[in-house]
Amino acid sequence: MKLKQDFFEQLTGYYQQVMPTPLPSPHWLLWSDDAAALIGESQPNDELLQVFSGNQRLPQAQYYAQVYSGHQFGGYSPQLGDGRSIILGEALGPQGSWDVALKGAGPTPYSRHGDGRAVTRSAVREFLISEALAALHIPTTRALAVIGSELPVWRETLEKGAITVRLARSHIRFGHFEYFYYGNEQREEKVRRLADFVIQQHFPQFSCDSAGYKAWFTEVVSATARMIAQWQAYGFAHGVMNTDNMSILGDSFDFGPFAFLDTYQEDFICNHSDPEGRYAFGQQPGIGLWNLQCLAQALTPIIASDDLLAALRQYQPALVQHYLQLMGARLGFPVSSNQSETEQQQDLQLIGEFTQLLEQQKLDYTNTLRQFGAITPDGDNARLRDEFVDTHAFDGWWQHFAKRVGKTDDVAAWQQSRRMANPKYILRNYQAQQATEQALNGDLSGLQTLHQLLKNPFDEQPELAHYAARPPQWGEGLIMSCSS
Ligand SMILES: Nc1ncnc2c1ncn2[C@@H]1O[C@H](COP(=O)(O)OP(=O)(O)OP(=O)(O)O)[C@@H](O)[C@H]1O
Ligand SMILES: [Mg+2]
Repeated sequence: MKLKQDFFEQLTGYYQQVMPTPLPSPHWLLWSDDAAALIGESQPNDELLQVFSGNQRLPQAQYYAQVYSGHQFGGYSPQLGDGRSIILGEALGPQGSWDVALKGAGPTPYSRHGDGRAVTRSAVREFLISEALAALHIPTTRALAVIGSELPVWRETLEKGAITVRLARSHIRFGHFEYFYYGNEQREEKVRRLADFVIQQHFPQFSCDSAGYKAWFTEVVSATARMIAQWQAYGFAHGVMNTDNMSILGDSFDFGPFAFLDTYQEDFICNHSDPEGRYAFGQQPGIGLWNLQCLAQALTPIIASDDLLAALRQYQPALVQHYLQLMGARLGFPVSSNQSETEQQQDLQLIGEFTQLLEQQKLDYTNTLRQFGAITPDGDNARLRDEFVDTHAFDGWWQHFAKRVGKTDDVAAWQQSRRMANPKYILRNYQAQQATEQALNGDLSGLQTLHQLLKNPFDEQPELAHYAARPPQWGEGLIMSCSS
């Protein structure tokens, strides 16, 4: 693994050096060939196991934990930082570099009262969802591997410690900017240095001056809008959209109590610690904007307020346009990028009526949409219609839908496009839970199958079809606590 250390070398004062606390008796639980290829690695080997479990130091690498703060559940937390994630540097891959971080590698100067560890259950979930989102083409950090151990870690019960090896194009969060903005000391210079670093590393098309800063922030707004449009289109609830979990590049980041919707439900809450539903599924678009407003505030030392506001105003149109394109692809009608506002409203209504039907009739979001690959838009719709209990309501919607799609000349191609846009498989919480329990009892086959399944979510994989079934009652809408 070839590393560079740009963050470490250029941003002294934005991190503290720290070494991992070795994980005893480490072993591989999961490994991603696809993620490995991103940094020019191929196979897991013993040397990497020793390095990633903190038992051996990577020569010439300076290890560090970054400092940041953030708004958590609406309130400002002035001092956060990597409390359980240690970064080794930026690994050079064939198409760019990736931060390599060990999540769960022991205490750091930012651990506060935490133990710096992650439990197997949560490390595995982070791995699987990273692979699943990537396969759905949703921008995300990646997971290279999960390393298991016998280390006892106390949460609500006694669990076993593990490390997720995370690859991120950047670990810089909205909260990094907030930390230096609210920190008062040399506020402008500190925020500017960080912005310059982000621009030079990730947005080389922009200059480090006021025009460049404005263009850069506008791009952060649209990248965030696009990411959230993807979450909404695929039914992904993140669960902890604090500003310290928002990546400056618009990659999905920090996977705790997340869940994909089983039954379609706007007010679905996946986080046990969020009884009021601040981060409920249907709130995500609004929270994305709220978080960008926090970031904008932190950028006031270097970007004029009018420019920040102008960029923020692009959030909603960008999100709506991207959402419509994704949903158009899922349902089967083309959405051009220069639709009039009326056309957009009509499409939003058509989609909204459909999701409302799903919600009223308690239908599985993923499975119902998958049926679009088996119907004829101007003919036989039985496979889809049969999912609905109130077929009368469905028939009313279908008329509008069929009109919107119009005549389809090549039905087979239309169906194939639907199957490429509507996954058969998503990560269902109860399946991750079952496979993890099995792995903790020494049998990794369940995890490996789930991994295989999620890497190819659009393929039929008939031998694994039972994974696409609606969850059993105990597993429906299973929600997680924050203790990870
Ligand atoms: N077990 C722990 N020990 C020490 N610090 C922790 C622990 N769990 C969470 N934290 C810290 O609490 C804050 C909020 O945690 P959060 O769950 O958002 O992040 P995380 O999952 O630990 O990490 P990341 O955001 O890097 O994916 C962060 O500063 C995080 O480092
Ligand atoms: Mg976090």
